[in-house]
Amino acid sequence: MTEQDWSAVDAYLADRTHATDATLDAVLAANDEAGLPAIDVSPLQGKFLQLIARMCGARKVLEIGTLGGYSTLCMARGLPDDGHVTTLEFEPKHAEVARANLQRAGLAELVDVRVGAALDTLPALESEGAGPFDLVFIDADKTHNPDYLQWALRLSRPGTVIILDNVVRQGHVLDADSDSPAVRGTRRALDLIADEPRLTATVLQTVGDKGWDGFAMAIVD
Ligand SMILES: C[S@@+](CC[C@H](N)C(=O)[O-])C[C@H]1O[C@@H](n2cnc3c(N)ncnc32)[C@H](O)[C@@H]1O
Ligand SMILES: [Mg+2]
Repeated sequence: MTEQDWSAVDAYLADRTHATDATLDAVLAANDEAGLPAIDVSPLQGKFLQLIARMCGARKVLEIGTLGGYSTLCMARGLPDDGHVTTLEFEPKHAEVARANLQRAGLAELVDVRVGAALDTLPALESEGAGPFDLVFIDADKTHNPDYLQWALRLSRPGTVIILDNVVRQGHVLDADSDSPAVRGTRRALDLIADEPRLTATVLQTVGDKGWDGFAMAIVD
């Protein structure tokens, strides 16, 4: 099996599960036009996030790492009418594209896009009393994954679901001597998960459009 096969299977399954539509395609087109990197979740992964939001009955979602709002939109689709997503993005340009995408999708009312380094905006959220969140999706700079995981816990309640993206990194997560900041940050976050008694966790390895990667998923006990 090659990466081409993974992509072909992804396309077939995305079609069978209606994981893509004109609104989502328009987000990807707008991101591309604005020169954003194509590092969003895949359509099937986005649908997975939408389903997780529904399955855990989420009303309040926190996302760290917005890009053009593809995953944001997917999670917002899994919320009830009074649901809300707070999404944190460092790059003003990414945030601007995301806001326009969410507006076009008719979901802008449900989403607050906050610009700044997440390690600055997270304490502000806490002092506003924004938590606890029902679902937290961590998908920003992987170097700070351990910090983001600690913040997710601070802003959680028992039952909160935490998802950490891109933890397999084409298998590089196995490399204990890696000098990649992303691998090191991800491994430290996985160590925290291993040692944190409040978290019950698993990791789903994935192949598909986005290569070989995976999600760590945890529930707060
Ligand atoms: C992988 S992309 C997010 C993809 C998005 N979640 C999706 O699937 O559609 C990571 C994003 O995190 C942002 N980012 C990087 N460092 C950050 C930081 N310190 N605080 C907040 N966002 C950051 C990047 O600018 C980028 O837009
Ligand atoms: Mg990701």
